[in-house]
Amino acid sequence: MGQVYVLDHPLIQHKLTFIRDKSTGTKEFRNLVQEVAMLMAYEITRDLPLIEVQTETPVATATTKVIEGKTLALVPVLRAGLGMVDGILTLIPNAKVGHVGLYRDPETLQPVEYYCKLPPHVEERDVIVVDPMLATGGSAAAAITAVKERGATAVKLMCLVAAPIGVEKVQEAHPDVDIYVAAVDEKLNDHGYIVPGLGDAGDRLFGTR
Ligand SMILES: O=P(O)(O)OC[C@H]1O[C@H](OP(=O)(O)OP(=O)(O)O)[C@H](O)[C@@H]1O
Ligand SMILES: O=c1cc[nH]c(=O)[nH]1
Ligand SMILES: [Mg+2]
Repeated sequence: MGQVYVLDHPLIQHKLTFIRDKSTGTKEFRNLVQEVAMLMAYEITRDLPLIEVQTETPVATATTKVIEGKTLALVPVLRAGLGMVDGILTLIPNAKVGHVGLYRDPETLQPVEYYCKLPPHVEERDVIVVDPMLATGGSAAAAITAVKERGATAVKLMCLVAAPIGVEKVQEAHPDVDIYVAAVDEKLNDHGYIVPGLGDAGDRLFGTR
């Protein structure tokens, strides 16, 4: 069973408060989502394997460490996942970026896939699927299925806010995938929105409705 990690660093929790606040406007919302994504990426990449290399400093030869070979692939779920990409790339500028396009049908709440483009050799990469919201879990589960169908074997899921039912859905569908979130909220409402949540992440990021 995949683990669920709630990233409770004070900076993440502090910024999440202002992301949730309905009076936060588009520009500030965008900035905060990118900042939290960067902080979450810092936590998530804690276990990246290191190898030793020899480095010539101005003074001597030092045995130092660099991240081992494999590069990361970030896979934002369109649209809202795009709001987290630049923040993560601030820390990991060499990561490749794939895209999975999904929207949740407002009536059935079922995910509808409309796009998928991944970097080459996805089977050799650590893949991080990113989406601010894990509500019913249908979109995240479908996005993970999409990357696995194209060869990915090492997948993590990173979301800002999750509902318990969404966490369960992903754990059932993809028991090999660890889930990283800033908060697990109480429940979903009748329209499938996370309560208390932060509203519609895509609409708040892009100023649509
Ligand atoms: O867990 P689920 O119940 O599937 O819901 C979560 C999905 O809903 C939102 O996307 P949305 O469908 O609003 O598309 P958008 O990003 O284009 O706004 C969100 O960004 C997730 O992808
Ligand atoms: O609360 C929710 C649920 C799904 N999608 C969102 O953007 N917000
Ligand atoms: Mg949306």
